[in-house]
Amino acid sequence: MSSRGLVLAARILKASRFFPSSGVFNRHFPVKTSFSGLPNFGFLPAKKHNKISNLEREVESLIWEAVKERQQECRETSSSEKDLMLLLLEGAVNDQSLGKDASKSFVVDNCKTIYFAGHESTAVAASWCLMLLALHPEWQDGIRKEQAEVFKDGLLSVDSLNHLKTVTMVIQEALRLYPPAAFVSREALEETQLGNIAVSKGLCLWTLIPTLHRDPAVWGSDANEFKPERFTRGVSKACKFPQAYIPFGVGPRLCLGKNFAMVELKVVLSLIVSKFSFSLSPKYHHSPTYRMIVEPGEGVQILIQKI
Ligand code: HEM
Repeated sequence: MSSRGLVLAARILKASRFFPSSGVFNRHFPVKTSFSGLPNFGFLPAKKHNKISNLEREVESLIWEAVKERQQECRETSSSEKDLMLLLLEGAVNDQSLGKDASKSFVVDNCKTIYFAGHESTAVAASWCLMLLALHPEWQDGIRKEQAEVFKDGLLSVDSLNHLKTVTMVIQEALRLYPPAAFVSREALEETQLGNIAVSKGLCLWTLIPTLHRDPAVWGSDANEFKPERFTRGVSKACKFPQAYIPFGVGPRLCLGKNFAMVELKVVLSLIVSKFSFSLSPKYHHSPTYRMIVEPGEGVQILIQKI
């Protein structure tokens, strides 16, 4: 990531602690909800409100600068390859219904969404995977054994990614036990009957992912144990109802970055495990904490040794 990218990520994360206003959050909490308390956070003292507005403006102008820079780069290199940002820009320009200001906010808001949704979720998932692997060295060995069979010349390649079953099972199990996203929410657009529950129009329903992922009725009596082997024959055979496994959500609003995040996690973990063995430090204090996502409250301390 460029230094501008890092500054941007840091500012966005800082702003998000105050004011979750990206596209993702607006979609889930478009009006007053029990999450936000009051619309537009109007209850905050003026000083805090100003700080939030300043951070928002700063984040927006940083994103806009990055967009312009990327546009310029593309003009100079006349590359025909389009990245996500260029597709967004094209979408904004081609959408006649958007005015000039609206198309700028369309691009900026979508960039914010991708940063918010994609950065910390994947980083936290990697931390949980490392914590669990540190506790279970036999799974580190399993990953290395598979790498010895799959890697050509001892190197990770795009082709080998699809054959890394063991690391995939470890990630799936870590995302089951510690799903970074704590819930998915849906608003009932009309009166709906769910089993014996009547849901009135406009009601916001939250499905708690960790609860679903640890239900013994769905996963069996070992639901709380780390057992990646339950995914040997895929998600559908790992539990009673595959719909009960939703670390990336479900349905038409399924996580946009699901495949990307899985590839990122596979690459990072494969590289670490291939070069280091590690165990959990006695300093580690297990404290899953909800801060928009469920993260290790006091970090993950591990002792590493070069192989
Ligand atoms: C391990 C990492 C990740 C986890 C656990 C995760 C989880 C989720 C969940 C639970 C949702 C809500 C889905 C629903 O309501 O059904 C979601 C939505 C979303 N995620 Fe992710 N995500 C991850 C990584 C990423 C990455 C890397 C990106 C982008 C590069 C991304 C972009 C998005 C976007 C844009 C949405 C909103 C989709 C929509 O509303 O249509 N996520 N994610």
